[in-house]
Amino acid sequence: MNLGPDINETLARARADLRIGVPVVLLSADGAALVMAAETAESARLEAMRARGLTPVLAITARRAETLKARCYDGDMARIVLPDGADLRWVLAVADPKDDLANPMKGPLQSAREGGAQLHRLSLMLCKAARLLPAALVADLADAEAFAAAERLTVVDAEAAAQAMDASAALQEIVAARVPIEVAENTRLHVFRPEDGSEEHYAIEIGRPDRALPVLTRLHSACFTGDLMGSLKCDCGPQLRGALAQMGAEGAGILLYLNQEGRGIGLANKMRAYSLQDQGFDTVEANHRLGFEDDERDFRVGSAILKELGFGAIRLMTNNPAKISMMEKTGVKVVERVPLVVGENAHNHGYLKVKAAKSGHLL
Ligand SMILES: Nc1nc2c(ncn2[C@@H]2O[C@H](COP(=O)(O)OP(=O)(O)OP(=O)(O)O)[C@@H](O)[C@H]2O)c(=O)[nH]1
Ligand SMILES: [Zn+2]
Repeated sequence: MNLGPDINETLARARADLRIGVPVVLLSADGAALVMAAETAESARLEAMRARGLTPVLAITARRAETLKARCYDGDMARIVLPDGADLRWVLAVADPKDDLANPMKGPLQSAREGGAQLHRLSLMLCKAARLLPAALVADLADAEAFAAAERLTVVDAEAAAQAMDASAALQEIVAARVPIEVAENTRLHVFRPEDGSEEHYAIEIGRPDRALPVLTRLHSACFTGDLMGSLKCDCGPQLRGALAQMGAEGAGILLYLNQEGRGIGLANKMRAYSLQDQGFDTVEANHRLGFEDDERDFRVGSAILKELGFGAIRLMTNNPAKISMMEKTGVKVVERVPLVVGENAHNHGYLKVKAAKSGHLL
């Protein structure tokens, strides 16, 4: 076996590099690119790119381009040409919607149309996977391998990366131990670790559910604000506690605590979305203005954990039909939907209404 990293390990390095502002090199059969996440880029590095004769464009998603009224020649994304002398402030104003209303961009923005966008698209996927704003400075690179070696940069094989990111990462149970909780003394916490170096997920097993029967299940996505702070902006805290209480009362259940904060965009981006909601946008519009889809979660991880624990059929506590179809698609039978309508208040009333109207939630 090689001692060096495989593609999943290389991707984990690339995500870490982008998060700390270090560029990475993407290498494909058709060419190569140097990539820096807009959010963490430093002025000195942008200058260093230019000093090496590189001309970056700013890759953004079609969602962000729509808000900026920039043309999309690449389908789900656009490559924005940097005007002469554009500095990092310009880059951030395109990438981050926080000042859109106060300082509307002086446009029009120019989008590139020549050449391919494969590496730009992969750059955006990497930014999302790193839980950063989906915007990247991307420059064509000649002699990429020599360049990367000289600058000590991580090199990612683009074709292998696209395949690996599309697949669902295998995960392993690392440990399980008894944790008596208020609703059920006979409770165990299982920790699952994906092999691609992404965040761990947890399974709270209440009682000792029979693996041969459908188990009462909740797929709960992490919500720091709702679960821990008792935020009134959403219904996550009451749903978490309500699900555990029902499992305790029935004597058996599985609550998966999936680390997909903010519907998969991460806590920093969720707070950016909250700040846009303070400016009057709803939960879906805020995601779009940031450049994200309504929901960036991957529920395949949920069915992988259930199967690993030995469950093939569930009674799913949810109001979200997408969760049911994702379970069915990935081989976990949903024999019953158990509604979980709790925690409505004056602050989250609008949020819940938008989820019903735009995301098909059943209330
Ligand atoms: N991006 C974004 N995420 C949010 C917002 N409010 C809550 N969330 C996140 O939304 C997710 C809610 O997860 P769930 O309760 O599991 O899912 P759901 O899709 O509402 O479906 P249910 O099973 O019916 O509750 C959590 O990850 C929260 O952090 C918001 O305004 N913007
Ligand atoms: Zn929440």
